[in-house]
Amino acid sequence: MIGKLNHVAIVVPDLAAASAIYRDTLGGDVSEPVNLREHGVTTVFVNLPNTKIELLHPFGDDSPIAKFLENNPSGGMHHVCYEVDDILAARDKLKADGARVLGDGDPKIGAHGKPVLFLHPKDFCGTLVELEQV
Ligand SMILES: CC[C@H](C(=O)O)C(=O)SCCNC(=O)CCNC(=O)[C@H](O)C(C)(C)COP(=O)(O)OP(=O)(O)OC[C@H]1O[C@@H](n2cnc3c(N)ncnc32)[C@H](O)[C@@H]1OP(=O)(O)O
Ligand SMILES: [Co+2]
Repeated sequence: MIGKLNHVAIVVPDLAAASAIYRDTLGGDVSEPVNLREHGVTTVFVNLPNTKIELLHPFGDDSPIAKFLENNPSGGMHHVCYEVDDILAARDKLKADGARVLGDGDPKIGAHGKPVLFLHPKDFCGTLVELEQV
């Protein structure tokens, strides 16, 4: 089911400062910030040869990552995103296996314009998992 690692997401308290670290200190290829209102986040992507780093900051009043940032004021690793060929088939299998699919269970369009779903961290070794259909 899961394929390539699409990205590793890090929640940061200051997106501009984190972008400068990845661009100037680490020499990374860093995108401009994009506000994703429907997801309650602002994203910056660091494009690596084999995957991406997604830098995240809360956007709007009801961000799903606000509590995470409160609990981790310096920031921290938030989720991993795996690629799947068929996100509905993946969802149905995971639900049949008893895994919790977050939200209403229907894929939403993510930062790359592709359908994504999130799986509860308590079902996946304490790690929030995102699936992206590519
Ligand atoms: C889609 C656009 C973009 C993209 O890549 O395309 C993105 O990735 S946007 C990313 C932001 N969106 C989401 O994260 C959506 C899914 N997330 C959620 O629904 C919530 O964040 C949730 C349910 C994972 C956590 O909710 P909340 O922060 O309110 O905390 P809870 O008290 O409900 O947490 C329950 C339990 O889980 C632990 N927890 C919370 N967040 C994480 C995490 N990132 N990794 C691991 N564990 C996490 C939390 O500590 C609680 O554990 P407990 O032992 O009960 O204290
Ligand atoms: Co993500």
